This record gives sequence, structure tokens and C-alpha cells, in this order.
Amino acid sequence: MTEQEQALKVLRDQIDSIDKQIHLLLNQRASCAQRVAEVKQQFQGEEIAVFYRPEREAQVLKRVMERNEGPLADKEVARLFREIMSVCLALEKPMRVAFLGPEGTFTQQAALKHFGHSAESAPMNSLDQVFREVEAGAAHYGVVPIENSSEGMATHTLDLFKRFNLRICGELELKIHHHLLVQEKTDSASIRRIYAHQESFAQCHSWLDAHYPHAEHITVSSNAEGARLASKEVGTAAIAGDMAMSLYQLEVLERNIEDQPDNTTRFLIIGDQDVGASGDDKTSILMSAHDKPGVLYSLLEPFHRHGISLTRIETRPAGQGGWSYMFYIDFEGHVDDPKVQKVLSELESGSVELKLLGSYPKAVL
Ligand SMILES: O=C(O)C(=O)C[C@]1(C(=O)O)C=C[C@@H](O)C=C1
Repeated sequence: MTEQEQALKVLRDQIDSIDKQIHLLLNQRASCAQRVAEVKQQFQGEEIAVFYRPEREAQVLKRVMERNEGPLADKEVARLFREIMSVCLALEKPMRVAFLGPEGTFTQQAALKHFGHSAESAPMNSLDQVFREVEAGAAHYGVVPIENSSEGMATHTLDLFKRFNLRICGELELKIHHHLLVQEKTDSASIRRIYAHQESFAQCHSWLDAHYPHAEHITVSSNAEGARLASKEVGTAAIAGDMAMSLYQLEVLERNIEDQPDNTTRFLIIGDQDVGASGDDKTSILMSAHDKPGVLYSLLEPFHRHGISLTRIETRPAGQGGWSYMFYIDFEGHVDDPKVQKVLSELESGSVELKLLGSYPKAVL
């Protein structure tokens, strides 16, 4: 054995022995999760037992990051633990998560980031269908985009919260990196046509104007669909992310072409369960009110008086004719907090209609 082989053997023996311990511990953890499932079924009933606990998952992931001493980065260890909890949850109950398809969209990437790779992600044709699938119980949860840092609120999603009686169970943020994707051996001079979703064109328009001022822009229903088309047609490119790239075996001609380098989309997890407090939560509500002087002040004043921070407010036409408005509001805290309960009951006793969309842990990853 050479000196190098000798040194490697010592270290690899150590790795083998550590792997053995990790393996043993993983299965011990999985057995614990199975017992947790039995307890849930015993006390809540087999049919209605709630296996997925976002508040607990948020606490586990936060603790992992807090105690991390490296050399692995906080986000990397959290990602590993995310997958460990995903396999444990699948042992308790396999989860089906609906998302706006087709396969390879950023929403699917968000679903996998949030639930890990042991959840089944089910592509739907429209946002409405995501809500319908969850309401009908055909999917346990759904993942829907709610806002983008450069494009603002996804107003269609907001309107669906009015129509459906579902709860928000969680949130996550995903950095959106758009790439210019092409078939193998395509050079930039040969690109005559670019496929993308309208939002992606909007998010990359300065870059496109500077680099491909003459290419035809063709708007498609999703970036994954654009990638599929570009994989079949020479002289074309698509703007899409990593998942669509590997799904349709495209190559990156230019990476990260978004105009805003911190381009981020926030997604919500929808379901039909009330989530317990994690200690660091947000609450979302919808309120509708008639247009009269001081209405916005009267809606917001109780939050100020009780010291509750708003993280988002969005106004939409209520859609009942006349000048009525619907306000979508996110604020810090959980409905179990007495302060939050006071604000909500004050608002309800005023002249507004209020719909609680849910309290849920703030995004961890
Ligand atoms: O603590 C629970 O309730 C569990 O089911 C265990 C566990 C985990 O693996 O840690 C798995 C799934 C839940 O979503 C939360 C946590």
C-alpha cells in the first residue's frame, strides 16, 4: 500500500464506522416516527389523524440550524434534515401534494423544497384545480405562488382564497433563477425564437433586450412547457429553471438571466388543517369593506394599538359591484396569541367581513 492509500484507508474506515452509526440512528428515528403515527391514530382516530405537523417541522429545522457548528453550512444540514423528516412522514402516511403543472415548474421545485422528495407531487392544469383537488381531499396539500419580489402579488391566488374554504398551513421562499436553455450544440447566433411564461419574460426583459433584441418572444402557459417545446425545435430557446432543464435534457446557454439577482417567489401551502403555534408564526386574513372615508385606517388601527406588525397588505376589488374592496393582510403572530385574538374580535365587531386564512410557521428554509 502506498502512503496515500494508507492515509485514505484510515479515513475511509472512520467514514464506514460513522455511516454505520448514522444508519442505525436513522432507523431508530424512523421507528419513533412510526410510533408517533400510532399515537396520533389512537387519540385522533384513524381517518382524521393529522400526520403532517408544519409547526413541529419548523422547530426541528430551526434547532438544527441553531446548533450547527459546521463545517456543513446551516442551510445544507437543514436540507438533509428536511429529507429525513420527509421519509419519516412518508412512513407515517404518504403525502400527495398538488401543484400547478406541468412537471418541472418552479412550483414543483417549491413543493419538493418544502415537503422533501418522499412526498408525491401531483401536477394540476390550473391554480383552481390545485385548490379543488385539496378541497376534495384528493391531495393532502397544495402549493401555490403568492408573490414575487419583482412582479408583486399573484392576484389570481388571492381571489381563490375567497372562493375556497381552505387554510394556509405554511409558506416558503424560493430563489427564482432563470436560465436560457437550448438543445445540445446550439449557439446563440442561431436563436430566432424564445419560449417562456409571461412572468419570466417580464423578469428577464432587460437582459433579453440587451442580448436577443431580435428574437421572437412566444408566451406559453408555463416555463416547463416552453422547455418542452424548445427541446423539439431547432433555432429556439426557453427561459426556465433547473428542473425543467434536466427534465427535457436541455443545456444552459446563459445562467441566471433574471434582471433582479435576488428574484424570489413566495409560495403558500394550502390544506384543511389548523396549524399549532411554532413560536415564530404568521397569520393571514381576508377582509372586505365598503369604500368610505377612513376605512383603511379603521382596519389597520387595531393592529397598531396592539403592537402587531403587518408584513403584507394587498387591496383587491371585492367583485360584488359597487366600490367594495377586499384586503389581504399578513401579520406576525398566531391566532392562539391573546393579542391576535383581541385584534380579530375587534375587527369582526366592526363593519367588516373577515375570513381567517390561517396561522402558520414563518418560512425556515
Ligand atoms: O412530530 C411529529 O408529529 C411527527 O410526525 C414526526 C415528524 C419528524 O419526522 O420529525 C414527521 C412528520 C411531521 O410533519 C413532523 C415531524
